[in-house]
Amino acid sequence: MDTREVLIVNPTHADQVDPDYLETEQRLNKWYSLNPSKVIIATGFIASTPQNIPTTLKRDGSDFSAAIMGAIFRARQVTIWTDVDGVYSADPRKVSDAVILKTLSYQEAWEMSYFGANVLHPRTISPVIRYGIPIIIRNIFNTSASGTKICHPSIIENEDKKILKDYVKGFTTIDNLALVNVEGTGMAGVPGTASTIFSAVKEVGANVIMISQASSEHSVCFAVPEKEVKAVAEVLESIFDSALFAGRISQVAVISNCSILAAVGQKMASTPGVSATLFNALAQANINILAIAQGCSEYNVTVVLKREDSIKALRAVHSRFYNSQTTMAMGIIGPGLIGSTLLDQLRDQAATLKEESNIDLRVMGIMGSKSMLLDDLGIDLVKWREIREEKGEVADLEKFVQHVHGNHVIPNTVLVDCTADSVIASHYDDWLRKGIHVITPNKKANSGPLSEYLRLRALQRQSYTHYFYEATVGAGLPIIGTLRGLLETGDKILQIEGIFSGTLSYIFNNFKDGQVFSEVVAEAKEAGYTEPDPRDDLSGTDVARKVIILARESGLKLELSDIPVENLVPEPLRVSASTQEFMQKLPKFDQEFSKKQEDADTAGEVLRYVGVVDATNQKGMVELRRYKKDHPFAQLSGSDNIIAFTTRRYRYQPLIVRGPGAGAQVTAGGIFSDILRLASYLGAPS
Ligand SMILES: NC(=O)C1=CN([C@@H]2O[C@H](COP(=O)(O)OP(=O)(O)OC[C@H]3O[C@@H](n4cnc5c(N)ncnc54)[C@H](OP(=O)(O)O)[C@@H]3O)[C@@H](O)[C@H]2O)C=CC1
Ligand SMILES: N[C@@H](CC=O)C(=O)O
Ligand code: NA
Repeated sequence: MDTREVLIVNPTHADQVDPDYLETEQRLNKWYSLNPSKVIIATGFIASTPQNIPTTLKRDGSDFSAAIMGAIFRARQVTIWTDVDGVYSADPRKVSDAVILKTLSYQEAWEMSYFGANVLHPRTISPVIRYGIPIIIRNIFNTSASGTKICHPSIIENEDKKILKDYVKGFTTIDNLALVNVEGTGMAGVPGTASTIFSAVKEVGANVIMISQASSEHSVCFAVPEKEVKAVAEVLESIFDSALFAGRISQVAVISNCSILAAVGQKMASTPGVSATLFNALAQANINILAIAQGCSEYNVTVVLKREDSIKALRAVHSRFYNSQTTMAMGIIGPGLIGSTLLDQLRDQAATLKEESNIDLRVMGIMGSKSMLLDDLGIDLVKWREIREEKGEVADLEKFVQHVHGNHVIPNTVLVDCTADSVIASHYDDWLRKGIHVITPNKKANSGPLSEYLRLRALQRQSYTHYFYEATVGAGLPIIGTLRGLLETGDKILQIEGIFSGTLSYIFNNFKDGQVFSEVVAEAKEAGYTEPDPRDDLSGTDVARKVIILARESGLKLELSDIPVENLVPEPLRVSASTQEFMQKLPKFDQEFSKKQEDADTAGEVLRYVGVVDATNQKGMVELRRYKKDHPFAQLSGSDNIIAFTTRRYRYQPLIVRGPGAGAQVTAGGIFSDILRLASYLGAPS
């Protein structure tokens, strides 16, 4: 069939024509009576005007021809053979796990194509809609792919009830836009302001992509292509010249470098919770929304964001709706005793977490003080030690953070600081600002200068970025969590008293019956209870840091220097000597320690190194005390910590948490459980 003989169209616009269905159907009947046949091959793209002048169907005209033919023949189905497997849930070049959509309603297809998805032009769909004819998009190069069926929602419902429950079908973005905001008190209740604005925009030939006006009527904002914004701003400034001068309009502001993200789905806007999930996914990826539009059509929710957030936002929302998996890009800093134990625990638990909890943890980088290992997909945790030996590069914190966070495929990043380094801790602020979650057993940040601690906590409270540090006190024991629970439910802390050092607990639990002090210290170090430098434990500094952390958590404004500390490190060994030298020289002081221990024993007492937060008097202290042998603090063994919370509710019998408070496995376990808490905040099932 030469469609010029049959298909009649009226030009309506420079690049648009309208089919004249009545005339076309009459001509088709005539053509068919002359050419009865079972298979008709018709020319695409071309048609005639009512005056029989050959013309084209303009852009996407071949698809349009097919749809018109389908409509006039009342076809059972129209198939468009193209070079893609179908319509994707998001641009597969930007979202690697985008899926082919089995079905789309006509309206969903419209919305997707408007917002830049490679779907049919909306015009193509209109001829088949009136007869409810489905259009299928298939790949001529891959006939095994079943393609995407675009049809009436009732067909989708009949074929697959579940699909209709997929409230959000796809996500698309349009880049290179600018937002224009016209704002002023003189706009409210003045009819015609919006009309003036958009008439002016039309005058300069700009295309308005979305509009949003709050019901207070004090501002109207809209998005236009970046290349058109200069003209738009100029015309608005000129039209509102006197209103601007009089102050009725306060500004015509332009926000450049924006993108639009649209979520499309037949029922999304009318289904409770769908928009909330969308906004939540954006918030958790630390993406700021500049403007929102949701039509009453219920098919689409549109948000305007900064251009640089566009891909990250697309991936964040897509993974929330499609993967239902919480994926986190992780960077582990400090693969020492605790860090490497954590990596082993992650390795052993990864499959179970994926299968049972839909949590996918990917370690994208491991960094020590000298070398680091980076990987784009996730480091093999079975062989990371060997790979680091082989492929490790020189440690560079900036590059490390950029690698782990810059990996845009995964919307959530967490850095786990397993060092004891205050320089690393000084970066938390910057990381949290960038939207990177921070988890650490390192006490340096929270026990450093008060102002910095307060800034970190404030930063965390204002954002959706999380900072967890349960392992800084009592290792894996739930100390911070217990304290938070008491405070948040309105209890009042009176005192927190306890044995906070696994090392000192171990030492004084075992320093008896003729044991030698320096040997017990060496055992504690060997068991992995001590700080990298055991003098941090023996000096009481480690305990003082924990006291400060709990004091600040309870609202006390104390500095580390406010805590009087009884230092157990012999005076001559306090400065300069290396850890090794310290351990070698410690035996010289064994006698001194034995004397203290024997004196206590003779009095029926034991030595215990305790820390106290005295909330009533707003102070803290750390000292070596003697307790009767029947006191609960005398009953400990191994590296046990015991922490007693005396509060308004627990005034007569304190709430007590007790158990091993140091060691690689329990500490790494505490960090791991913070990681899983983060995953659950980010949407993993709890
Ligand atoms: N041991 C325990 O029971 C508990 C420990 N903690 C805390 O856990 C943390 C780790 O302790 P632990 O594993 O015993 O210490 P380790 O000394 O075994 O490990 C420290 C790690 O940090 C790395 N490191 C140091 N400085 C830097 C830096 N600037 N950049 C990158 N990496 C660095 C070291 O790298 P390299 O190997 O290259 O030198 C090493 O891998 C400490 O903050 C400690 O207070 C908390 C609760 C309990
Ligand atoms: N060195 C610390 C480890 C835990 O914070 C201790 O001994 O308690
Ligand atoms: Na803890």
